[in-house]
Amino acid sequence: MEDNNTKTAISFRHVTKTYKLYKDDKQRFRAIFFKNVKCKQRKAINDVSFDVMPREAVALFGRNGAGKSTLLKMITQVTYPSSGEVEVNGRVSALLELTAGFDPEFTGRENIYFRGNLLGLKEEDVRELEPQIIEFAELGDYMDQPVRTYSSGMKARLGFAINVSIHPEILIVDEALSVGDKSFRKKCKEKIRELVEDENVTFLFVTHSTAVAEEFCTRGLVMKKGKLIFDGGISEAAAFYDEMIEREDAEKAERRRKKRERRLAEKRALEKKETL
Ligand SMILES: Nc1ncnc2c1ncn2[C@@H]1O[C@H](COP(=O)(O)OP(=O)(O)OP(=O)(O)O)[C@@H](O)[C@H]1O
Repeated sequence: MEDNNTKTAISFRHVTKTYKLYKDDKQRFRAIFFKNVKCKQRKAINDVSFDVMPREAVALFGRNGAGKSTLLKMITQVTYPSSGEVEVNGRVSALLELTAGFDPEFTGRENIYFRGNLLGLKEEDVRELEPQIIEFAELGDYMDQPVRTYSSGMKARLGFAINVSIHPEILIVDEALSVGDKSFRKKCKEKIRELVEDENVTFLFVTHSTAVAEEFCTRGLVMKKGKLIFDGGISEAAAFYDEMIEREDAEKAERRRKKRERRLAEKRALEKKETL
């Protein structure tokens, strides 16, 4: 039998995820019935392997489109690899799409039970957690109103309160997510810190801010165009990512400058030709 101390929380083995890009909806529809419909392929994740051990706090860096969300979606089993293996051991709580998965006709309180059930908790466990979820969400009388009457910020608060209160074993947070107003965001940050520091939580944090990642994490992964290009200590990963962004931005600015110069030279040449 496998020793629990050496069992990984998350393990990716040569994982590739390929998306098919069809020319239009017609082609996409045809592909349901016919195998040989032509399409382009995009590797959102390209042969990625890594292990995260229980209680590790890992930051995931990468520019837009690098493959971070696709990687997280495979951990939460929203999507599956085209090849390779993903193994996840433990109850996952993902602070990603907080407003999804509520029944709009149920009240906030009823939705606590609804989501608790979806997350595999027993009714008595949810009953025990209910007061702290209600206290955290700060929804007042709205807790007994149907969720369809909530603003999106209120739904996100309820989602956050439920997901951090269920004693997750693997906590996944996308920093891009901003919940509620400034003071509520501060409270969320403190709650995440409390979970990461005091409980037996494995933490995976997606962020563009290396400074925030260094506050919470001990290890960093850097993704680029679907590939894992760096895996190491958080300070090294943060420095690697910041340098990469700086270099790429400088290269982009240089390309833009050259293009502008070329256009200007062409314009001048044309003007000169016209005056001759
Ligand atoms: N359902 C899909 N169909 C086709 N292509 C997709 C799909 N989902 C993602 N992609 C493509 O896969 C690549 C990786 O996308 P992904 O959303 O994982 O990136 P990301 O790192 O999370 O970006 P961001 O920081 O912008 O959220 C992108 O090129 C994206 O266009």
